[in-house]
Order: sequence, then structure tokens, then C-alpha cells
Amino acid sequence: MHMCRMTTRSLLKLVPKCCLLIKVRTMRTNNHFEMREYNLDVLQDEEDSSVHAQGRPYPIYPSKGGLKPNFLRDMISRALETLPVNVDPIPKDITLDFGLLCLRDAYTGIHRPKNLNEADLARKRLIFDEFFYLQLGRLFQMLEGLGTKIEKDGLLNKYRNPELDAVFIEEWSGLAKIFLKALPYSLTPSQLTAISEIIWDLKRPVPMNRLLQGDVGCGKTVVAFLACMEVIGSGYQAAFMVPTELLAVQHYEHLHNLLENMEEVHCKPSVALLTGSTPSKQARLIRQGLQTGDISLVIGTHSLIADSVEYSALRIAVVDEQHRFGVIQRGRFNSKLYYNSISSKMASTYSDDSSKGDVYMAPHVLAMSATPIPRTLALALYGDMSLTQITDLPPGRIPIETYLIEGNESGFEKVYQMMLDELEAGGKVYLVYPIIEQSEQLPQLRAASADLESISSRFEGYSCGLLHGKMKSDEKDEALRQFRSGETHILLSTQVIEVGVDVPDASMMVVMNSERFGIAQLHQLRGRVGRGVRKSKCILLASTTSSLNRLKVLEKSSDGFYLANMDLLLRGPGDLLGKKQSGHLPEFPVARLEIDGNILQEAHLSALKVLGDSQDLEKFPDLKAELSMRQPLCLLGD
Ligand SMILES: Nc1ncnc2c1ncn2[C@@H]1O[C@H](COP(=O)(O)OP(=O)(O)OP(=O)(O)O)[C@@H](O)[C@H]1O
Repeated sequence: MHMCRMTTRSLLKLVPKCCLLIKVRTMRTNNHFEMREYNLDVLQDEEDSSVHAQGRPYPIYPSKGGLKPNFLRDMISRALETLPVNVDPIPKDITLDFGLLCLRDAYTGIHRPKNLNEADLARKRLIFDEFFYLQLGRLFQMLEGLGTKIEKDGLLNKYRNPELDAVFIEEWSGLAKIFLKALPYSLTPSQLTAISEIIWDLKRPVPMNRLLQGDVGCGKTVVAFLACMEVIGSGYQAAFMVPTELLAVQHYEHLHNLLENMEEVHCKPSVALLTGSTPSKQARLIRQGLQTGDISLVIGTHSLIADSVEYSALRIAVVDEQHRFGVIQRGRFNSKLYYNSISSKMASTYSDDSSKGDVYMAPHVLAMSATPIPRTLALALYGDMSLTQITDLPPGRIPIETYLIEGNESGFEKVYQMMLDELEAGGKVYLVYPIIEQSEQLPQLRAASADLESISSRFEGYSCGLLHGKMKSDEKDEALRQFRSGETHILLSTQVIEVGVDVPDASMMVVMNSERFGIAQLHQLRGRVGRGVRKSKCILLASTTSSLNRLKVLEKSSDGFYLANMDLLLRGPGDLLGKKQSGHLPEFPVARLEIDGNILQEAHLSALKVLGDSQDLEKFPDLKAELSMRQPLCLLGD
């Protein structure tokens, strides 16, 4: 009998002397192991050395839908016999460069490995293929969307040397320079690198498609504003799309404050706010202003991509919290074309297609994500985007103290006392709940609405506000405004405040039932405090003892990238990204993103190399055929 913990490798077992194999998946619970899955595999013909020679790894196939492992083994064996030698569509120089087995050896190696090393190499090759065709498809599709060879070469170059290009401040547009000068702080080094890199892209005749990532509160917004100023300074327009009205109003007010600081009144751009709640007469005027070019920058929700909104010269679209928008929504900016005279000049100089005198270009897209996700995941999800990361925080931030407290009676008493101390010292408190109303199915969960009364009476003399997703947008704005202005001291809220909400003097957060949230999500929530001069606290109340271990990491680290990696390892990509975002994640039958990131990088480089050799893949007909089978939509131009 052979027992072991299941790992990716343990699908292959060394054949022991006896003829019964048991594959077991165990789970460690507290101090004992529990058997969750098992599989009996009887080797009927022990003498059959051709299939399972002693001492060699032995593949275990699942027996599903009446298909017995032995039957599968037999079929696969026969298929392997008939496999042509020349079955590999990937060019040989690529397989050599990255130390990959050829495809035939990989098939043999995964089903009949001589040893575990061979099985590992075979697995690597299969994973490489999963990643490679995905990257190839995405890049191929992007190249297809570009008009001229110079654009295509430029794009491939940019991907090959992602850190290479940046524009010095002297070369920024006048308006961007004035805006920078008027900021009440200096940019951090990585904010400066990020914006210089973005401006480099903005000056090129190729539409940018860039993802700006950074930890909570690192100051992405101001980088995006600067990018808008750069294009406005060159005579074009900018649109800034956010997922909620709350954020739209906040960004609009924030920008207004920054523009107030500018002494040069004559060059202040005209800025408008357009959301679903904008009164129709005003919305009509804003649309008119965008069409004539009188408005240079519009901040708003998805109203900005409505068909009725026409821009006179939209050169950049910033999409904040981009994972909250579908690919199609983001893509709708691509149809808001503008006439680009620079591109037109370049195209006529370099293009072999002289008919391209007038160039109508899709706007540059700068997507922003407040959830730091590991590079591997970013590449798998957004392989078609260049990536800029802000890796430092503005100076002077006082680290947030995080406490993990068990949500029993004494735990609550302790937390209420800490809240009282904070309020008495002049602080403001967010109370975050997993749900709005009490639920009969989940009685252990605290609910924001249900708690309003008891919290109000407990903290007499301090007023409480309520904020959740089911409130009307003007009610939400009002609740946040009151909290910001200090009319309310405690804000009971759901996770609607998770992204973007910036109330710098909020100094304490208490998360109820924090076991219901992921680590990356809690980090994001925690980022709502510690944004001002007061020392801030975050208290995670956990109602189950088993969750305490998982959440402990938040007490120790405040590095969003590290925590996202931990979340990826602990819970896998689906849970880390949440339902909506992970819905865009392709399926990988063999690969596991949490451990196979380096293979993904190699696959990305290989795809670039292949396309550098042949942008339309005509040089590699077998590869093109394989791509059309694996990613049919990209070759159809969908
Ligand atoms: N270089 C800087 N120095 C000092 N303060 C800064 C700097 N950059 C930004 N800030 C301030 O830091 C706060 C957070 O910035 P911002 O809202 O842009 O962060 P963010 O990256 O969008 O974070 P989140 O995703 O959490 O909303 C703001 O109050 C902003 O004014």
C-alpha cells in the first residue's frame, strides 16, 4: 500500500512492489489529518512491465463517467505509438532557447516518464504551451489592430523592453509642467518614473494600452491627472472613467482643489463631471462641450462611453478600477476616434501605404488597478497591456497598527473601548460589515443597517452615518460628505468603501466578521485609513478561531504586493481576484499560476520573438493552425 499527500507531482507514483495503489489527498485540520479524497487503482497484470515497470513513475488517470483508468491507459498508449515525430508547431529555436522538450517527447514524458525529472520537464512543456498560445493570441490580435508596420514594430519593441523609455520633465507639455509645479507635494520617485513612462507612450503614434498598478494610497490618481494634463496641453481631450458616482465626485473635487493651486489662470483646463445623476439639461450641455472641444476633461461613470457622448479629440481615456468594467466597456473608448496629425505625418513618412494620409486614432488607454496583483497574474489577465507599477508610498505615512481580535463578548468590549478612546482623541472611525441586513441563513454575521441603532446608542454624543451599495447615489454622496466634514464621527459601511474612498483624517477602521474577506481585500479596506497625519489603527474582528491564523499575516505586513502573493498561494487566483475579475482569467488545465509564473514569462518572451520574426505568422503555418484551434476568436479578428 502506498500513501502520500497529493501534490501536482503525486499524480505520478513510483510503482511499488505490491499491486494496489491508493492515492490520498489529506487536509491538515488543527493537529490531525483528514482524508478528503482517495482513489484505488488496482494493477491487474503485475507482469505487464511495458506499462508499469518497477521503479518508474506511474500515471494515475481519473476514472470518470465509466471510463476506467486501465482503458484510458491503453488508449493513450496506442495514441502515443501513432504520434508522428514531427508533431511540434513551435519553432525549434524557441524550444532550444528555453530548454523545452519537443512536443512528442513531452507527451511521452507525461504518460510514460522514465523518472520524475522527465515527468517534470514534460509538465513544463505542456504548461508552456498553455501560456504561449494565450500570449501569442493576444499579441497577434493587438498587432492586427494597428495600421502601419512602424506601429507594429514599435509595439513589439515596447513589449520587449518594457522599462526602457521615459520622457524627462523638460519635454512634458507646458500644462503638465505647471500642474506638477502647483502640486502641494513632490512626486515620489516611482510616481515620477510612472508618469515619465506614460508620457513617452502618449507622445507616440501608437495607442497606449497600459495598466498602472500600485499599493493602496500610493498616489495613482495624481499620476493619471498628470497624464490627462499632458494631452490637454497638446490640444486634445481626456476622459476619466470610474466605477461609482462616489468616486467620480471625489476625483472631480480633488482635481478642482489641485487646479485652484495653479497660479496661471489662463491655462486652467475646463473640467466637467458626468454621471447617471447629472440633471439632463446639464448633461446635454456637457455633451455639447465635449463635442465642440470646449470641455477638455470629463470625469464620470460609464456614462462617458455612451453612444450619445461624442468627443472632438479624445486622446486619453483613464479607466480607474478597471477590473470593475468589462472588456467590452473598456473597449468602447476605442470607437471614439480622433484625428491625429502627428500620427498622420509619421505614417506618411514611414508607411508603405501612401493612402494613409489622414489618421484617425483610437485614444490611449490608461487602466488603473488599486488591487496589487502579482506580476504573473497581471500577465495572464492583461497580457495585452504594458505594466507600470508604483512601488513606493508618499513620504511621512505613519504605518497603520493592525490588531486581530477574536469576536467574542470580551473582544467586542475591548474594541468598543478602543473606539471610544479614538473618538475622544478626535479621530473618526469606519465600521465595516460584510452584509447590509441581518440574514437568517447567516445569523453569525453582523449587518450594517441592523447595527446602526445599537452603535448610535452605545456611542452617545458621537453621531453615526450609514453607507452601503443599496442606497441612492445622492444618499451615498451625502453620507460620505458628512463623514468627511466631521458631521458624523462613525461611518457604518459595507465594502463599498473598499476602493478609492479618500478621507485623510479617518483614523480607525474596525472590520466585523473579517474572516469573510480575502487578505488582499482586507488590505484594500485597511488602506482607507492611515492616509493623513494621525496614527491609524485597523482592528480585524474574527468570529472563527480557525481564521485567526490566515489573517495573522495582515498584522505583520502592510505590503500589498507581498499580501497579494500570499493570497495567491493560500487561496489561488480565483479567490484573490474575486468573482468578477477572475471571470476574465483564462482556464489553464495543467498550469497553476501561483507556482508557474516563470514559465509564463518565458512564454510571453517567446510569443514576442515569434511575432518579431513574422507579424502575420505566415512564416509559421503550423503555429498559425494550432493558434486558430486553441484561440479561434483571435484569428477571426473578434
Ligand atoms: N507624492 C505624494 N506626496 C504626498 N501625498 C501624496 C503624494 N501623492 C499622492 N498623495 C496623496 O495621497 C493620497 C492618496 O492618493 P490617491 O488617492 O491617488 O491614492 P491611490 O493610489 O489612488 O490609492 P487608492 O487606490 O487607495 O485610492 C491622496 O490624499 C493624495 O493627495
